[in-house]
Amino acid sequence: TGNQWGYGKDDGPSAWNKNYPIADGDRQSPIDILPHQARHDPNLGPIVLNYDRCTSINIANNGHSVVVEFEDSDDRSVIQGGPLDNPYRLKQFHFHWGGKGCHGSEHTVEGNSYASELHLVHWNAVKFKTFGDAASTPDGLAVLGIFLETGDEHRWLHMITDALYTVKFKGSVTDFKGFNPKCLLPSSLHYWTYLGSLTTPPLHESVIWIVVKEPMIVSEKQLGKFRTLVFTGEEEDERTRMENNFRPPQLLKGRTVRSSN
Ligand SMILES: NS(=O)(=O)c1c(F)c(F)c(S(=O)(=O)CCO)c(N[C@H](c2ccccc2)[C@@H](O)c2ccccc2)c1F
Ligand SMILES: [Zn+2]
Repeated sequence: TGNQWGYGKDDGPSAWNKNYPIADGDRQSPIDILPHQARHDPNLGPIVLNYDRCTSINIANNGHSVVVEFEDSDDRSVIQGGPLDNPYRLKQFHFHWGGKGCHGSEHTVEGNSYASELHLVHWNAVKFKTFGDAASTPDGLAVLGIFLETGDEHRWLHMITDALYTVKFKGSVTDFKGFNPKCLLPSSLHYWTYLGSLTTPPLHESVIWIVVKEPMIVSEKQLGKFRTLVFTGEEEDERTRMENNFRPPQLLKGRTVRSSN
């Protein structure tokens, strides 16, 4: 169908503007972050994550990434503070990663990309009745981006990587209860923030991006487990390894990136 998109040669990021002309818009994501050109803003307070009563529901392979969905019928897991005027509800998180030995983050820092990037997607349930409304309206979404760098094993990431074999194929979903993503975050939540978009179709320009400066450290072995997933469904005959599911940096077009201290 017309809205099929992916990360391959013919359906990848350079072809998305055919079905989603906003791909060439003025506030697209990701971007290359230049720390020395970011404006330090002393009014930018700390990011506050209240995930303690969060309710993860399932883990799924949706043919683009591995996604953990959360119960978002009330304010039990929210992000607030920093550049946000309201609390935003956690809806899902997912990852972007590269091929073996290649990097796969979406945001880059002075042209350098990280091995992978974790996105925690939140929506403004104060201003919007449904997540769909929030996702298609400026500043309806807040996405917290965390870089992954290879090094020592991450002591909690195994809770995700141990479940990946159950969602190898596109369309697979398994129960994934009681996971609190706070255990994945680095110690410091100093961040850059700017106004941008979803990095996958429909590419809505509805995202307040909050990119944490300190990466989380994961082992090459843990990262390799993400590459055991495939983009294709179990019934399809070809098995296309899920990797390099990242959009390259987009033009800043005059936007300002602010930095917390
Ligand atoms: N990098 S990113 O954060 O921009 C991003 C992704 F990279 C990404 F892969 C996804 S996805 O859900 O895995 C597949 C694309 O829909 C979403 N999912 C979207 C979404 C899910 C939950 C809450 C908000 C947005 C996407 O599913 C979506 C967008 C707009 C309207 C409905 C759904 C997403 F937001
Ligand atoms: Zn993402």
